[in-house]
Amino acid sequence: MKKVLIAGAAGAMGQKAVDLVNSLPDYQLTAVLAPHLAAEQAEQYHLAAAVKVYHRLAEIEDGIADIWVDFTLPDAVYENVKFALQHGMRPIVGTTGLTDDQEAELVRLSQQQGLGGLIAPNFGMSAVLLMKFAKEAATYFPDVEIIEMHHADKKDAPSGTALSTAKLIDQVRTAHETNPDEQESLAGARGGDYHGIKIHAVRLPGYIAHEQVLFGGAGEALTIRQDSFDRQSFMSGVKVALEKVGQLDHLVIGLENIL
Ligand SMILES: NC(=O)C1=CN([C@@H]2O[C@H](COP(=O)(O)OP(=O)(O)OC[C@H]3O[C@@H](n4cnc5c(N)ncnc54)[C@H](OP(=O)(O)O)[C@@H]3O)[C@@H](O)[C@H]2O)C=CC1
Ligand SMILES: O=C(O)C1=N[C@H](C(=O)O)C[C@H](O)C1
Repeated sequence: MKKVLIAGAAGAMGQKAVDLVNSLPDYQLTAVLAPHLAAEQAEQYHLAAAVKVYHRLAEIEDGIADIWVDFTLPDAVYENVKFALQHGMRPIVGTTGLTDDQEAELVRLSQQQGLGGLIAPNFGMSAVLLMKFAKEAATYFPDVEIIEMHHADKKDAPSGTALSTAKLIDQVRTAHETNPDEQESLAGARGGDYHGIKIHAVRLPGYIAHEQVLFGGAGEALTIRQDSFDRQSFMSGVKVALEKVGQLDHLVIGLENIL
């Protein structure tokens, strides 16, 4: 039986992860890290009486879990994952917002500790495939822009998935020309810029998580789109990660690399 701690257990994704772990016979939810979850709310958040509820990293006891699942916030995730690795837990990280330097540091630490884990900006199969297809298309269509659309509560922009898509495209696309006469009469109108790839972030109620990658060529265009209509769609990827982390000896980046 593998013991699991979920950080961010009271959040939208954390609750899905709690339900997933509760449904798996070979995994036991032993603890959660949830800063504002009161003991009397445990049942409401689907936590069995034996589940330890921690409010701060410093309270977490050694040996409480083998696996650390993280769906928290961009400003919490680095310290959380570092703590997990330093205390012998294998991290499965869905939280976005880690910088390249932080990611590299965590990979180094995981190698030192000999602990496997996964950082995945997106656990949904449609998004993993979108990124793969976008990278392939970018070798033929260097002119590309990304539009990501999310629920209004999303704290970070652009999304981790959009940034990962841009990084993958940037690895393969050839030099391309931008319009030197372009001007913005409204600041930000052309979106964020990752190495010349424009990223536009939409936040609206009713949306969950969606991305379009738009390629333009002479007299033609290609649009690749994925939609996550329900957060449950991310859980098949989390389940794969739970099953695979024990076989890894360092932190892997991207769900596609363990499928
Ligand atoms: N990789 C993937 O497939 C996906 C990734 N995500 C990412 O997951 C993250 C969470 O998303 P979502 O669930 O929608 O966000 P929510 O805001 O619903 O949940 C975040 C939770 O984290 C808790 N939290 C805040 N600080 C800490 C901390 N220091 N330690 C532990 N818990 C903390 C919050 O608790 P409180 O409110 O009490 O402060 C809250 O319950 C985001 O980064 C999002 O981008 C989302 C969907 C899919
Ligand atoms: O905050 C979200 O909801 C999501 N976050 C991840 C991201 O930033 O890419 C994954 C998915 O888009 C949902």
